[in-house]
Amino acid sequence: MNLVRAAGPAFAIAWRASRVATAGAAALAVLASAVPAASAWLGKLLFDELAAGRDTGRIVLLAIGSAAGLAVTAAITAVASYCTALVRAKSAIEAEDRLVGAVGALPGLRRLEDPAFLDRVRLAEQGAQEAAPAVLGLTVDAVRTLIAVLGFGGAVVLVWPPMAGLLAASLAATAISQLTLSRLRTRETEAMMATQRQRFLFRSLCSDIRAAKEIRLFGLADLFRSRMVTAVRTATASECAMQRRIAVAGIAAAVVSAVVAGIALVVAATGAARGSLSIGDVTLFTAAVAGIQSPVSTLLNQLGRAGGSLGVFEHYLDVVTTGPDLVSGTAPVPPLTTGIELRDVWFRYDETGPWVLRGVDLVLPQGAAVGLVGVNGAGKSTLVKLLCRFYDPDRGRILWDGVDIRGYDPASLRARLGATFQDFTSYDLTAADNIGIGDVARLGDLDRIRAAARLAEIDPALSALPRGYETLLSRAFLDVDDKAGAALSGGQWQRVALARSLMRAEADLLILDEPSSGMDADAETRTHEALRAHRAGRTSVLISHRLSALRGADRIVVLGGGRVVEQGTHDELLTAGGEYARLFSLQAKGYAMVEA
Ligand SMILES: Nc1ncnc2c1ncn2[C@@H]1O[C@H](COP(=O)(O)OP(=O)(O)OP(=O)(O)O)[C@@H](O)[C@H]1O
Repeated sequence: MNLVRAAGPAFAIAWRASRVATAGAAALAVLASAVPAASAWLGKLLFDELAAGRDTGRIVLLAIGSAAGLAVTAAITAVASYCTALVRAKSAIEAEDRLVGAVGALPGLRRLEDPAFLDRVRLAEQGAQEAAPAVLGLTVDAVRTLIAVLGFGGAVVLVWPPMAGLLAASLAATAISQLTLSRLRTRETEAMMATQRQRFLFRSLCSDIRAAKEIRLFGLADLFRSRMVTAVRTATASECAMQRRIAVAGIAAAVVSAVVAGIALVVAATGAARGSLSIGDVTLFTAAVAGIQSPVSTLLNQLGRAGGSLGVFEHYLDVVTTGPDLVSGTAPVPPLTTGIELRDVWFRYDETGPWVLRGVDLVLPQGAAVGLVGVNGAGKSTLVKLLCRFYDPDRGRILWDGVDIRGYDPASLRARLGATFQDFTSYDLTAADNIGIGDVARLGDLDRIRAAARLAEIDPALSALPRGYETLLSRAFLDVDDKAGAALSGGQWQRVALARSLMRAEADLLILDEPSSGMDADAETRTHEALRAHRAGRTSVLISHRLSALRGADRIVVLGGGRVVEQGTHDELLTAGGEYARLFSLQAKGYAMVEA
C-alpha cells in the first residue's frame, strides 16, 4: 500500500531536517493529549464532591486543578504547533534540495523532454512539501488517540460496555470514508496534471515578456486567455466534484457521531435518574465519549489527508530514486590526442519518431577546425548534442581517441568541451557571472572573463554598463535601484554566450552552433576573424548558415538526409560542384544581386 511504502521515507525527511523539532513536536503533542483525561477525572471528582456537599477547600482545589489542566493543554499545544511549523519549514528545504539535486544529476536530456516525467516532478514538489509534516502529524495523532482511547475507554466500558461497540462501529465508518477519499484525492491530482499543464502554459504565456510582442501584434491575448479559462474550468469542475464528495462524507460522519453521542447522553442520564450512576459518572462518561470521538475522528481525517499527501509523495520517491538516463562508465576522459570519430551513428528523439541521423561517419581530427553545413533540420544541432553526450546514439558509436565515450564519466567529458548552443541561455546574473560560469572554477577571475569578452567583442559594451562587469544583466531589480540592472540586445546576449564558451580556453573540443546569427555584419565579420585565429590549432566544430564564415575551416562537412553527403576544404567542395557548391553560389549570387 502507498502509505506504508512512503511513510518511512517521509518521516526520515522530517527527522533529518530537525531531530529536536520532530521529537519535540511529537513529545509535546503526546503530553498535551494526556492532560484532558486527567482534567476530566478531576472534573468527575469535583462534581461528586459538589453532589455530596463536602469540604469547600477540596472543592476549590479540584476546580483550580481542572481549570489549570485546560491552561496547560493550551500552552503545550502552542509550543507543539511551533515545533510542527519548524519541521514543516525545514523538511521542505531538505526535500526540495534532494529533488532539485536528483533532477540536476540526470546526465542526459531525455527525461526532461518527457512531459510525464515533468508532471511527476511537479507532483513531487507538492509531495515533498506536504508529506513529512503529514506523517509527523499522523504519528502524533495516532499516539494521542491511543492515549485518549486507553484513558477514556476504561470509563466507557465501566459505565456501559455496549457503548464501546457502538463507538467502534461509528469510527470504522469514518475510517472507511476517509481512506476512500484519500485515494480519490490522489487519483484526481494525477488525472488533472495534463489540464494543469495546459493552464500554466497559457497563463505564463500571457505574462511572458518574450511572447509579449507577438501576442500583441497577432492579437493572441483573447485566444490564449480563453484556452486558459477552459483549462481552469475543467480543473475547477473536477475539484468541485471532489469537494462535494468530501462534504457528503463529512456530513455522514458527523451524523453517525451525533447519533452515538446522543445515545451516550441518554444512557448516562437514565442511569443517573435511576440512581445507578453518580453525577460525576455522568460527566465523565459524556466527556469520555467526546474525548474518544474527537481525537479518533481527527486521526482519521489526518489519515485521509496523509494518505493523499503520501500518494503524491510517491512521485517524489520515484524522482529522487530514478536511475541515470544514460548508462556510463566512471573513467575520467583523457586529453584528446588523435581525434573524435562518429562511426555509423543513427539517432532519433523517440522510438516511433523519424530518424534524424542515419549512419553518420565522420572524423574530427585533433587540432582541426571543422565546419558543419546543412539545410534546416539536417541534424547539425542534434550531432552537437550527441558530441556533448546529452543523448546516446541508437546505433553506432562515438569514439574519443578510439574509446567509446559511453565508457567515460559524462561530467568529465563535458569538462573537456566548450560550447555555444543555438538556443543559449541568458542568465539573470551579473555580466561577470554570465561569462564566468563558462568555467565555474574561474568564476572570480576577472582577467580571464575580460579576455573571453574581448574575443567575443563584447568587452567595450560590458565595461560601459553602470556598474561595469558587476552590473546585473536583468531588469528584475530596477525598481529598487536604477543602476542595478541593464538590458542587452539580442546580438549582445549572443556575444556574452560566446564569451562564456570561450572561458574554457584549454577545451579539447570547442563547439560553436550559429554563434553569430544575431550579430550585425561588422560584428559577425570581426567575430569570425577572431574565432578563426582562436580556432587555429584547436579541435573545433563551427555550424553556420553563413558559408563565408566557414571558408577557412580545415574541413567542411555537409549533412543531408541524416548522413554526411560530402566533405573537404572549401576549394575542394567548390570544385566538386555538389551541395556545398550549390548553397555557396546561391549565397554569393544573393550578395552579387545586392551589390548590383
Ligand atoms: N528535442 C527534440 N525532440 C524531438 N525532435 C527534435 C528535437 N530537437 C530536434 N528535433 C528534430 O530533429 C531534426 C533535426 O533538428 P536539428 O536541430 O538537429 O537540425 P539543424 O540541422 O540544427 O537545423 P537548423 O539549421 O534549423 O538549426 C528536426 O527535424 C527537429 O524537428
